[in-house]
This record gives sequence, structure tokens and C-alpha cells, in this order.
Amino acid sequence: MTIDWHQLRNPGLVPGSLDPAAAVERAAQLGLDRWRDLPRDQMPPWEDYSEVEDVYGVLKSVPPIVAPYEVDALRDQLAQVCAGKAFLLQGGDCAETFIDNTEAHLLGLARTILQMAVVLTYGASMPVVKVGRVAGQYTKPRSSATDSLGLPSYRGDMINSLEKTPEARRADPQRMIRAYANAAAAMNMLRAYLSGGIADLRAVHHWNKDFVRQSPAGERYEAIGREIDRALAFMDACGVDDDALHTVTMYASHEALALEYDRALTRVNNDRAFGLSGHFLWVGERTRRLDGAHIDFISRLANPIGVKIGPSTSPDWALEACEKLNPDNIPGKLTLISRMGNQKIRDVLPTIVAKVHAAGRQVIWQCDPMHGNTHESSNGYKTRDFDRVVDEVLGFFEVHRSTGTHPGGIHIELTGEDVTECVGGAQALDDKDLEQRYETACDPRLNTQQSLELAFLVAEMLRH
Ligand SMILES: O=C[C@H](O)[C@H](O)COP(=O)(O)O
Ligand SMILES: C=C(OP(=O)(O)O)C(=O)O
Ligand SMILES: [Mn+2]
Repeated sequence: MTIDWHQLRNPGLVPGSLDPAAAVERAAQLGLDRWRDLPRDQMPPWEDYSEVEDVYGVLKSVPPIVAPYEVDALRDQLAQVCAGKAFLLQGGDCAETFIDNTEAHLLGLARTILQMAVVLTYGASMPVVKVGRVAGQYTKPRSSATDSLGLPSYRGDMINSLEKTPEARRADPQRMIRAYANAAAAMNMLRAYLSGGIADLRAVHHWNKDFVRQSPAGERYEAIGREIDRALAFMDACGVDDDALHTVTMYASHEALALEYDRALTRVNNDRAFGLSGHFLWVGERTRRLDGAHIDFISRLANPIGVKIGPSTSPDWALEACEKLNPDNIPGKLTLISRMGNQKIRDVLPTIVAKVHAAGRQVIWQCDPMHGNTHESSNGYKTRDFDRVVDEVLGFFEVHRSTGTHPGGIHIELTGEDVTECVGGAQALDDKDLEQRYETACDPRLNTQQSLELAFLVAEMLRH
């Protein structure tokens, strides 16, 4: 068979019909460009929108970052989470950067997620679906259009640069192409490494034993570590040696904020629109208006999607969001990611869960204990207190226990590096320590130790 490469690179490839005009028509039928006419918050301050359109023209014919069958596979796995038979672990940088898109950084992330997943799998006695904030988490919504120096705010490497000069902060559409290239390289590396040695269950458990040995709070975690040891020895004795013990799938997710980027990487396949810039796309707290561009765009996708819900969310809003984002009530399709803050979650979340649940809406409840718990340290750093993070997750479990619903997962800003951005944890980092390695481009992340500690604590919550 001869492959017509020119035709394969056409936009909107539909198997069985390589006619690009038909693909464009299908996209229109699916309403994929309706967002262009709707109100849009957090629009980057582009100087010349025609440059954005040029970049869009380039990106709409490139090979996508992920494949439709993977997107469907993730949704199937998330259906298990929705049914209370699996747990969702999602984590990674607040803002990925081009300069940190290195082998070491990605390996650190993969390793940390795998280590957390092993502990959570044991704690929950159920499969853990692993999703990185990775290979596309390059745009940021901001509270203010300008920073403390009066410069345009940094909006993620896809839009402008963190460097503090007016020129660097200019919104540059060409950066979308660099974001695509970086995302493709990251995904390529992760796929390769996760099907090889680093995903070996015994190796991952070995790293966890190192963590328990070194952590000042190691004693508390030793019991679970020993139990996992015994479980592995038992499996060995039984001769269990399955592929699942050596390879892992980690899916990629990011906030759907730069809609031109995500739309350009959307492909229509068998009359379904797949956002192939990542497996899972979510809409953030600042862009979730139901009549707005972001919600409209993700509502058209076949992907599993999420929406952040902050402390001002009403039960009515949540129900309406479920109807709009998952009209066919498909299990695993929609994740509501609460980020209320530890002082509010116990008051605000119960009525939302009760209303959505009573209406029979299929939804995954996930807890982001980061974004409602940000404060400024005494020495001026944007930070988070580990105890408040843990307390919000605890509140999340308490709420679901009282409503009889499944606490489906956690969504964490973390890195596999020894940064000092969040205070607290067994290392007892304090405000002064933040000066040592504060490297985030946006929000403070849990470091490797804090992330693993959180996983052990959540494993304890899952067991009870
Ligand atoms: O990651 C989330 C947001 O982009 C971030 O919390 C906004 O931070 P800001 O309030 O510093 O703009
Ligand atoms: C912007 C983010 O969160 P939120 O929309 O919840 O503020 C984020 O996840 O980085
Ligand atoms: Mn963030």
C-alpha cells in the first residue's frame, strides 16, 4: 500500500475520508469553533492577532501529541474512578517551562508520580490512574494583568517569558510552536522511559524504602512500607510476573487556556472531536463561565475533561456545568476538581456533592488542595503550608464519607526535585528555607519528599 503523506498531513484527518474539505465541514457541524464568538476571560494580550492565526495555520497540520485511542483508554479508566473502583492521581508543575523541559526534570516527575502511585494503590486497594500536568502545561491565568514591577504578567512559556523585561513579557504567538515542540519531546521521552526500567514496580518500591529510611517522619510510614514489601514477596513466591509490574501508562494533561493551541491540535476522527494536545484537558477557576469560550470548547471534545471549582461555586452552577459538559452523562467524562481551601471545603463542598449526586450525574470528584491554600510568607514568597494541604485532603475525604460518594482523586502541584517552595512537612521547611531553592515559574510546588509524604498520608486516609 502506498501512503499519501501529503494527504495524511492534511488538517482534520478522518479515517476513511481523507478529504480535508469534509473534515472542515465536520468540525463546523461539531461546533468546534463556536468559542471564537463567545466571551473569553484571560485572553493573552496579543499585539497582532493575525500572527496568532498564522501559527494556528502551522499547528493545525502537525502530528498531534497524543492519539485518539489513548484518549478513549483514559476515559475508560476514569469510568472506573467514577464507579468508585479506581483512584486518580494527577500532578506536576504549576507551569512547565522550556528551560526545565529536560530529561532530569521529566524523570523526576515520572518517578515521583510512580512512587506516590504505588503507595496509593496499596492504600486504596484499587488501581491508580496516573496523569501528569505535563507535555503542554505552558499557559497560566493570572489574577492581575501586570506584576509588582508594572510589567505585563508572565502567562506561561507558551505566551511570554518569565524574564523581567518588557520585551520578554511581550505575548509572542511563535512561542506556541516552541510549546508544541517541547510537548512533543516530553511526551516522546515519557512514553519511552515508562515502558522501560523506571516503571518496574520493585524498583519504585525500593525508592520508597529509601524515602522511608531518610524521612524524619519515616517511622510513621514504615508500617505501610513493610506491608508493601510483604505483598511483593508474596507475589514473587506465587510467580506473578505480569507486564503491569514493569510498564506504566502516564497520561498528559494541561489547562485548556490558549484555545488557539488546543483547537489547532484537535482532530476529527469518526465524527468525534479529539483534543490531541493532551489526553485530559481542564478549564480553570478563572475561565469557567458557562457561557464563555473555554467551557464551550471543551464541551465539544470526546476527551475526558475537568473543571476547577473554587469556594464561590454554587450547587446550581455545578449541576448546570455537569449538564453542559457531560450531556450524555458518560462515566469518566467529567471531573470536578474542588480547590476550596482547607478552611472552606467542609462547608462548601457537601451541598455541591449532594445536589450533583441527587440528580444522578456521573462525575469524578477530585481534590486540588493547592490553589485554595496559597499565602505570602513573611519574607515575600508565594507559598503553601503542607499542613493546610493535608487538611484540605482530609476535609475532602470527610465530606465524601458523609455524602456516601467516592473521593475519586487528588490533583497536586509538585516536582521531583528538592525545591523549597512550600513550607512544612517532615523536613519542617520554614519561611527562611524558601530562599534556598525557590524555582517555580508560577505557584509553589510540593518537593519530592513532601509529595511522597502526602501520598503516605492519603494512603492512610484511603484505608480508613
Ligand atoms: O496556577 C494558578 C494561577 O495561575 C495562579 O495561582 C495565579 O497566580 P497569581 O494570583 O499570582 O496570578
Ligand atoms: C490555574 C490553576 O488552578 P485554578 O484554576 O484552580 O486557580 C492551576 O491548576 O494551575
Ligand atoms: Mn497553579
